Amino acid sequence: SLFLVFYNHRSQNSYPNLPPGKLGLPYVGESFEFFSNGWKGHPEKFIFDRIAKYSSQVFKTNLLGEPAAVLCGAAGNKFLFSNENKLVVAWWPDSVNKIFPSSLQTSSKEEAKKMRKLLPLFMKPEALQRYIGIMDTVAQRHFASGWENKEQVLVFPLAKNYTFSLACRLFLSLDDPSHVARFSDPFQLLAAGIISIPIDLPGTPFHRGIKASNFIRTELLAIIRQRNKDLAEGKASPTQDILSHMLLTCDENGKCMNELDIADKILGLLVGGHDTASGACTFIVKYLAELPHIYDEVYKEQMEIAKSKTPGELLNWGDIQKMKYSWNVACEVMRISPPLQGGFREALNDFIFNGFTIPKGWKLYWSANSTHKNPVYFPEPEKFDPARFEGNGPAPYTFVPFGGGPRMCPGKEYARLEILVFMHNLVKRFRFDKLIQDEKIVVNPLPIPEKGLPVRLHPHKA
Ligand code: HEM
Repeated sequence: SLFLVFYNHRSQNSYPNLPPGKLGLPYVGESFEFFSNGWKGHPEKFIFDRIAKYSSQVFKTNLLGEPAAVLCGAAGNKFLFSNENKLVVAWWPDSVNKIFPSSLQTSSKEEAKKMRKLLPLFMKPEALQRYIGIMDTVAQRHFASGWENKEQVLVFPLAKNYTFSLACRLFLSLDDPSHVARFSDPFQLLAAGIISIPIDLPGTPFHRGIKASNFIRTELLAIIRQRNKDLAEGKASPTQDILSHMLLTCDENGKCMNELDIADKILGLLVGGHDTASGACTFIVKYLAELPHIYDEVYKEQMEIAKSKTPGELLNWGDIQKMKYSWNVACEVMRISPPLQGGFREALNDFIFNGFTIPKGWKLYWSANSTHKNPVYFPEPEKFDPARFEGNGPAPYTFVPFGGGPRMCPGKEYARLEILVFMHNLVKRFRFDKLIQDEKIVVNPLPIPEKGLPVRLHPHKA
């Protein structure tokens, strides 16, 4: 592969009009600068340094062994999101493909595309509304066992436990904490493997990730086969969770997903929702602890909802719709600390962007920070101001924590619901303050407070 990299370097000379920038060393390229800015807590620096240096909204670099162009600004986002499957196609680093066996191994590329189109069916608002009460039940149980009667807690591991328990319940009807725990350990290994250096030798995180992924897929398949039987025999309900829904939904030609496809999709949802939504919940706690006037407004909104309920009544769709201010706060948290920094695409053909040639096969990168932290779109970008999301909200293609276009995060609405249910249950119970005032944020590659955000809890007086 070293040969190929050198070959790539040379062949690019035949393109006279590449974007400005440098490709760096063979193989490593600028990967180190790219990641180390994140480790230091300011991932946007890599991008803003280069926009300034080259006076260009597009620059070339080399990431993960691949020549790449980074497209910035609303125009860059719009271009990548609206040209999916036309000029560009989603691309994942090799490490992801190896750990996360995609449907490409169980079905053709075309098949996989068709199945990707089915996914939104299970994750759209109408399909998720009926699960809000279950989310509230899981959240109440989570706060009772993990937070209540404790003086101090570590937020990030708890948030992960919340989102993972919820996913196990809503996707698979796994409710028994010991069964969930059996899944959760290999899951941590899988998630760590995806972001590790892809060296497959015994003992490496990558190797452990692959093993964990195989274990989880085998377990998933067993659950799916059992469910198929139970549904046929009337022992399971068609609406009890997303798995039942998937098994019983077919496309317009009557073609249904096979068991392997479903295992892939569920694994994809578990991975996609694992560190992202829990990271968002963690940062919400952080900002609410730091900004008492924001906390007060969220508290007011949530208590109005809480007071309107009869004792024991669970949250429902109507309640969620009243959580407007809380969602603006969550959006502002994701603007300042986007859980995913961006995403890769691959050029399907040579094309021109902003007057520069992008060769076929080059990787492209969009980055949430290139707009989220840009004062042109968000004046005083470091200021926390949920009012940015009132009225029409941010201009198109500037607020992109979930990406956009056909590859936009299919878990967006699910994430919104689980985050709001979390906020409701959190502020209803406690105020809290940070135990480490200047706790560092590391981005590796998702942002997290370095020590997991320890906070002191102050339960509201009854
Ligand atoms: C706050 C939480 C979340 C954020 C910020 C987020 C963000 C994103 C982003 C930026 C992408 C990539 C889009 C691109 O490459 O252009 C993505 C993809 C994806 N997300 Fe999320 N996500 C979140 C939660 C979730 C949840 C809860 C689930 C599952 C229930 C999920 C499932 C997925 C999947 C399966 C993909 C891959 C889609 C594909 O390959 O087409 N995400 N997400």
